Amino acid sequence: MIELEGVGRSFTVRRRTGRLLRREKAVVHAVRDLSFSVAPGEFVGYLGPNGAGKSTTIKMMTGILTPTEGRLRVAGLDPSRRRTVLARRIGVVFGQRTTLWWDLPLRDSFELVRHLYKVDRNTFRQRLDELTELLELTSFLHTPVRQLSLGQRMRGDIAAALLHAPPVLVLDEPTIGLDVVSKAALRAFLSELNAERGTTVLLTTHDLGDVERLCNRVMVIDQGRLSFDGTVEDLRATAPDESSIEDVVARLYTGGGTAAAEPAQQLGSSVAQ
Ligand SMILES: Nc1ncnc2c1ncn2[C@@H]1O[C@H](COP(=O)(O)OP(=O)(O)OP(=O)(O)O)[C@@H](O)[C@H]1O
Repeated sequence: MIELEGVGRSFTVRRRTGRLLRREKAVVHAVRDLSFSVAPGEFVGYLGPNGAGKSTTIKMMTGILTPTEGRLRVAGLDPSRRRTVLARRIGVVFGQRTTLWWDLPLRDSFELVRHLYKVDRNTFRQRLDELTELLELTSFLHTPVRQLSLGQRMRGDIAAALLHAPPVLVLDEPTIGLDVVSKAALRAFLSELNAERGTTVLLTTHDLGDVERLCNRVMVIDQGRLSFDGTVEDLRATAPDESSIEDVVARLYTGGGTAAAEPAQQLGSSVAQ
């Protein structure tokens, strides 16, 4: 369902030199030589410290960014070349940002999503009824998005991402800022979606409770490279003397997830501007 072969993404940045007002070009390798595949129906946690390359990977998977190296396929498509077609096969939720229309009632945002994805009216009504019930949207369906609480808005965003019934769902920190009750409800929904519908889910999170409760596979990225790929049990086995999963994961993180910038002239020509 998701396949990466030697995928890399670098950015050219300008950084200060020691000399006043002088800046030189440098290259940040946000993601390096990343290879993995995710099979249909897997629920994968994609972890890493701040700046490790998680969002960059997701942006490449959804076609927002083009890889500077390697080959990537999602639902059989090259995301950067077939972004519009891919949009019909993938649902994406960024926890820190909404894709809903800020001034419109939630229900109207869903109607726009229906038009964008060309979902026929009957199928839409049926899916919306189902999502409204499962995500408990009824009480705020007619409220403008800007007036929703974070938890309500997140449920709205997830419903919007699923209205076209995509086989793949990519979630970037979906539980960020949610209270324990909202978090539990969202986890229950995602778990059911994966188990009942077989939706493939890739989730980035800093909340290891999400991983323990939801994921049958965990990948850890650090400084742009994959440093772990296995089950939650395999993950625990990397540090059997640690009692909490937070401590196990902290051991895996090298303490500086962000790739250091290198001077541009030392590098090859395959660098994005
Ligand atoms: N557009 C950009 N231009 C320059 N550097 C970038 C750009 N986007 C990301 N980076 C750099 O790439 C690296 C990886 O960033 P990314 O956002 O993918 O990390 P992340 O794992 O999602 O971090 P976080 O957990 O903090 O959200 C960082 O060093 C970041 O500064």
